[in-house]
Amino acid sequence: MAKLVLDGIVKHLGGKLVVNKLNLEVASGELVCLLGASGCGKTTTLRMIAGFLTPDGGEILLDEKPISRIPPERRPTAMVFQQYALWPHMDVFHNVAFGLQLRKLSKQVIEKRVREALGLVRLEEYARSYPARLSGGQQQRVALARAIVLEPKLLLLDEPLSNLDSKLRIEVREEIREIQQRVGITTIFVTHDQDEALSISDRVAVMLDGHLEQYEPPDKLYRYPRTTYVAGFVGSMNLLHGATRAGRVVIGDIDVPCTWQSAQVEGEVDIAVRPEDVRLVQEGGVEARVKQRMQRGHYQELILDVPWGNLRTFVSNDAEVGAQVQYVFQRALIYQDGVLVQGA
Ligand SMILES: Nc1ncnc2c1ncn2[C@@H]1O[C@H](COP(=O)(O)OP(=O)(O)OP(=O)(O)O)[C@@H](O)[C@H]1O
Repeated sequence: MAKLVLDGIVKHLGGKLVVNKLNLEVASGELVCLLGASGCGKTTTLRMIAGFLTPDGGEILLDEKPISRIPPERRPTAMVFQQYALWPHMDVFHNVAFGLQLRKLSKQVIEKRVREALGLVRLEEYARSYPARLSGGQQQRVALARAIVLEPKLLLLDEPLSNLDSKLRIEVREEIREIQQRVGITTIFVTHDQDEALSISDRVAVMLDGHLEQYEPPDKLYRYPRTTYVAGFVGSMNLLHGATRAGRVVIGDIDVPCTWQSAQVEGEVDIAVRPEDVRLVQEGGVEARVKQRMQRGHYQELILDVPWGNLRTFVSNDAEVGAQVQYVFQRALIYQDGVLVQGA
């Protein structure tokens, strides 16, 4: 168990500022996802934690000790990559044992630890199989066992699921989370997939242009995105531009009834409404036509035709394309200058 602190990390690559005074604290045993769009600096940050890159400024502390100048092989970290990078000529057992053999541990100790690690990822019976015979999900579990067997203080995962198809991605991410919680290892997980981040993290670090835009547990991040950037990036969201007047939301010339507390700010604002908070009502709402309907399992996603474009809503009852409906906002987030000023 180890606590990680990034204290004002700065990194330039190719003359460009890639990580910009990044501060992040990860508690012992936590799983934190670094989430952000391509190019925001997630991988660069992870590589600095692993020691493959050195920060230009700031410090990385593990259990209060600075580690920025320690070479990667001497850091108590283990990394799992997007490409599993297993040795094709070694069976699963020897792939997992490799790092322990380098440490010159006894045969018995290696045997015991490899068996335990394979047990953890449920691959005991594949010990003698070669990587080429395994599925992508199994290969990634071998890569995970190979990292965990070293008993690192910090587990670093760089988009470990991006080579898997969507169903397998979900299965393996749940497995990673379960193993991580069982072992209690502090883990940093890089992803650009917000669904993945929300599903498995204790806290999500949303990065934008090399800095931390928001750092919260998934439920808080989803409920109170601090900026319009996060509102648009995390989860499905209707992002609208309008105004609040006398406690009401006005978009264009439409006055939308809101069933939440009245708006406390006045003037031009950005408004973010989750599709599940756009409620269809029998009367007293704003009229709109159903433009599109998508079946999403146990609920339906509707796109309503509104004067400013589209309004997305999730409903559980049937609504036909072309039907006239009425909607209200049940809950809305209000932003001024890109920052949340009111969230019901
Ligand atoms: N070796 C390099 N030389 C110059 N620029 C680099 C180098 N490596 C990365 N960059 C740039 O740094 C920025 C951040 O890259 P990084 O790989 O950390 O982003 P990322 O958030 O992990 O994105 P992705 O999800 O695409 O991997 C990008 O603009 C990238 O082009």
